[in-house]
Amino acid sequence: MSLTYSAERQVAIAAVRRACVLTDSVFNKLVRNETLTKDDKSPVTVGDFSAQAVINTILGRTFPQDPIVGEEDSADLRTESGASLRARVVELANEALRADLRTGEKEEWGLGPKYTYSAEDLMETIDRGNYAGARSGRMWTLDPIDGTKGFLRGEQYAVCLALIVDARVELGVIGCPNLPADAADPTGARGSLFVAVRGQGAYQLPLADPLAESVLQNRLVIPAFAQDELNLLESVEKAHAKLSFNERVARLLGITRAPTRMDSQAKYCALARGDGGVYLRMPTGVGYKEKIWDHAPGSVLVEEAGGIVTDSRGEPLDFGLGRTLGENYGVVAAGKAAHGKVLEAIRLAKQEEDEHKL
Ligand SMILES: Nc1ncnc2c1ncn2[C@@H]1O[C@H](COP(=O)(O)O)[C@@H](O)[C@H]1OP(=O)(O)O
Ligand SMILES: [Mg+2]
Ligand SMILES: [Mg+2]
Ligand SMILES: [Mg+2]
Repeated sequence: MSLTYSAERQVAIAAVRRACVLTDSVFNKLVRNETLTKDDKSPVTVGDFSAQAVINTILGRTFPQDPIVGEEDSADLRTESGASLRARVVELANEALRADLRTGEKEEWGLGPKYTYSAEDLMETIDRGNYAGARSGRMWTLDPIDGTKGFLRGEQYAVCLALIVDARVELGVIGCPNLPADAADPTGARGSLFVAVRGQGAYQLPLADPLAESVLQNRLVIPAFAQDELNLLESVEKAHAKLSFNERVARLLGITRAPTRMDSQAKYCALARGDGGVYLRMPTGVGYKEKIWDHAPGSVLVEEAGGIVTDSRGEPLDFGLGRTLGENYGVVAAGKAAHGKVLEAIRLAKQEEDEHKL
């Protein structure tokens, strides 16, 4: 029997859409209209917890046996000083879960005005995300807000959910509230949702009503770029990736176009729809281990769009080692034609770097 994961797909799309409505409203209510000090991370914290509560509630109702590897846990909400944060999370999560049903959603998923969730319900639900990960069995992995820095700047961020079965990513859904629907029209309508099921292709859907169409359109295929059309997709934040190394790799590849800097897994989405040719993420050397929720949805999306995703040495990403990617070193995602060339350029760039150090 081949598994189509159609129920999982539908639930994951609905859950990510609801979480995106929530994060978008958190941004509008708390970031845009309030005067925040530069380092105030409270809106993103509220958004992280509430979005994880919403998605985990829906997964808990629909797939109660499945463990979840989620980025957040409720510890900060349970402290005395977390009381006002907790109250905000309860309010926002209820608002998102109680909103009227949309096409393709079902009341038994815990959705609609019939339900009310208490603080205790929601904190327990957030903690369904405490699973440690495993090599075998089914599990979901969730990043309720990926690209928190981008979120606070009003730039790119993503709500990211994936289903992993026996360490292989089978389904990925990424909601990008701020990503222009059409890459060729950067000032046009924003809000895109990306979905891929292993063996069934990668698709872009409108975030506003992603389950409205019964037949999937807009299949994504990474084009075979000519050398002079390639450019790198990389982090905005210098602390997240070694951008000086990217520059070296770009030069060795003969890339002349400037890199596209974008926060979050929106980079994988851009790559999948042919907007930029190479996702390159090299470790900064401080021993940070990449998390599975930061790459699982993006990797299946790119693979289903015809691309290849490995670490910087060409090894497959290992989603079976727990909450992190363990020994994987960096991430390279690109179309089939470009991927091998990028690995070779990385090898040469490392050599160059080592020679400079001698
Ligand atoms: N020191 C770090 N090195 C690499 N990635 C990091 C580091 N600190 C946080 N991240 C995570 O990197 C991802 C964003 O990277 P990018 O630069 O590609 O947008 C996020 O998942 C972010 O977490 P978070 O989900 O909390 O924002
Ligand atoms: Mg993240
Ligand atoms: Mg996050
Ligand atoms: Mg975080």
